Amino acid sequence: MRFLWSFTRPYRRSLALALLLALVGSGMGLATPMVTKGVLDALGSSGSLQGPLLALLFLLVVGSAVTYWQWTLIGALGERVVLRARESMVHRFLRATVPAVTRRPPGELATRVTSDTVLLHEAATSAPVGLINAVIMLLGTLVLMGVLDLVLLGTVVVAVAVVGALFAVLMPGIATAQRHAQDHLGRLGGNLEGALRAIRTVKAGRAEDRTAERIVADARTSAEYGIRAVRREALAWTIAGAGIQLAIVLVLGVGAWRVSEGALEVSSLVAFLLYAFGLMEPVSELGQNVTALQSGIAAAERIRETEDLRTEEAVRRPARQTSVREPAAPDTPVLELRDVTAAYGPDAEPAVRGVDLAIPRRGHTAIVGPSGAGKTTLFSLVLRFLEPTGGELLLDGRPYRDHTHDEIRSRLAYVEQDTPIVPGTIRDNLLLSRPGATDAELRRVLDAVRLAEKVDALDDGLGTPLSGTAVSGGERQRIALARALLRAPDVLLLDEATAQLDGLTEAAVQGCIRARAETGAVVTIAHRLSTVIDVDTVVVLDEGRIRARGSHDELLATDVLYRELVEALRISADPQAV
Ligand SMILES: Nc1ncnc2c1ncn2[C@@H]1O[C@H](COP(=O)(O)OP(=O)(O)OP(=O)(O)O)[C@@H](O)[C@H]1O
Repeated sequence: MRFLWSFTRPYRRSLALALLLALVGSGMGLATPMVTKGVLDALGSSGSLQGPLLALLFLLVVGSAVTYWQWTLIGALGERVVLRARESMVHRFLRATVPAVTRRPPGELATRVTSDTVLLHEAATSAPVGLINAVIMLLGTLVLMGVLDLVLLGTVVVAVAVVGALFAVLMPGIATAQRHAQDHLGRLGGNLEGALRAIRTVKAGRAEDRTAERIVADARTSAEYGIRAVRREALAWTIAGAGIQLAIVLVLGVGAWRVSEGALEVSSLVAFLLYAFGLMEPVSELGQNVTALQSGIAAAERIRETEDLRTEEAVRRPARQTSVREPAAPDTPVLELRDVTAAYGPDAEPAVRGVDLAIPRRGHTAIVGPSGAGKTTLFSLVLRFLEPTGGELLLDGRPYRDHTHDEIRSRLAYVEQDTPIVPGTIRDNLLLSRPGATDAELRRVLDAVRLAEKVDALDDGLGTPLSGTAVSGGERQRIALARALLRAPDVLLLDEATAQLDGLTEAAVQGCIRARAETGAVVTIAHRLSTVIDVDTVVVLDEGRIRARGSHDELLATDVLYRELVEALRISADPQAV
């Protein structure tokens, strides 16, 4: 509840105004039966009707204006609360550490931003206002009823108490069912996103219906919980309605008896009955707002879970303040790993162990090794996606802890193996690495990866939106490489994709990487034979340790595993290069 309430922090004054308006509106509603009694009394005593009728008209007009103001205010507040929650979640997700954010399916996180936040709309704004208003209105109604007749009030209080007790029993079950329904919707989002990403695999395996069934299973379970919640709600409302009807019948019976006894005026009985009929309003407002609050609390819990996604700022130690930094000596390695060990969790086996590796300021280093050897983990360490559990990394001869994340990452460029395209146009994708670059600079790097002509031929050129299907795997890879080259990084980290490029394009791309290695450092996780043949140093990684290093020819002569790996590359990745 406190977490839900925290979303309203900047809007508390507006909420207080909305509550005030609600109370004014309710006060006017409460005054109406008393004024009606005044009309009836005036009729009975042949007094002037003008005053009470004008008062009724005033209540109607001003009451409507107040209601309109209150609801537009509260509606806008709801939108702002939802927007604030969405903004903070999107920023948090993108600022989270890589291991934290990749632990959950992206679609599941997206559902929390799109659907769960919707439930905050009412729960954080109109529900608390409505609840306070309903309670005050209920109490006010009961007090005014007491003023009219205490015996009749006693009858009503018994009925309201019984209804309230039944509500209290039914409500917690509704919240639990809603929470389960939302959890399954989140899972549905995650699974659907995964299946759509793998749509080619699904179709090739003729698994459309089976996959759809698995995804829809969560929709079904969510609907079952939804139905369970709705049934309970319906029961609660029926009980509330029946309770109030019963109270009215009792009031009529007891009231008629008291009028016949001369203990009550007819006008008081009419006013009392108007209050009794009006009781349904605060009671239903109470119920609706409790339901909205419960859905909101369930949604807020799911949103709060994402607070566990630790941001990089939260896990990183602040960079050590050092005196003015001298430029690094030319022979200092640009990057160095000293006895580095890292694991993906406190209980996990280390993915890399005791790695010593120096990357010179110029030249091309290739990392090879069997699957699971720790190649990608090395990159994650260098990029600071993962913190080492032992040893240290150095940039320009200074430990990583002396640099901020931004300092380190601004010196590196990284091309992932899957080369994801971020939402937006070709220009947006390229500018990701250097926001201020001109179109001419973008064309230059596109030219280097042999994509300039293709982009120029598109109707919207650099402004063409890139969706997952509009570009081939090889083109994605080249856009990612162009993006990395645009930054002219000190170290280019390349996780080579296999067999995505045709022979001619690959030769051109390799040429451009070679050129890069003449002015800076290039480190490649090599999956192609042509890469390892050409590079200055090949590093062989096995079970998280560096097992050998040297030139291609040296390693071929000395290392058995390397010979096997090269043989595998020869057969699987690049047969034409043999
Ligand atoms: N996010 C992760 N969480 C937990 N363990 C992981 C994670 N990523 C990798 N690992 C584990 O760390 C070890 C090294 O994985 P890594 O991805 O670095 O190997 P790799 O050499 O790049 O393999 P491949 O060539 O198959 O991509 C493996 O045992 C792997 O299961």
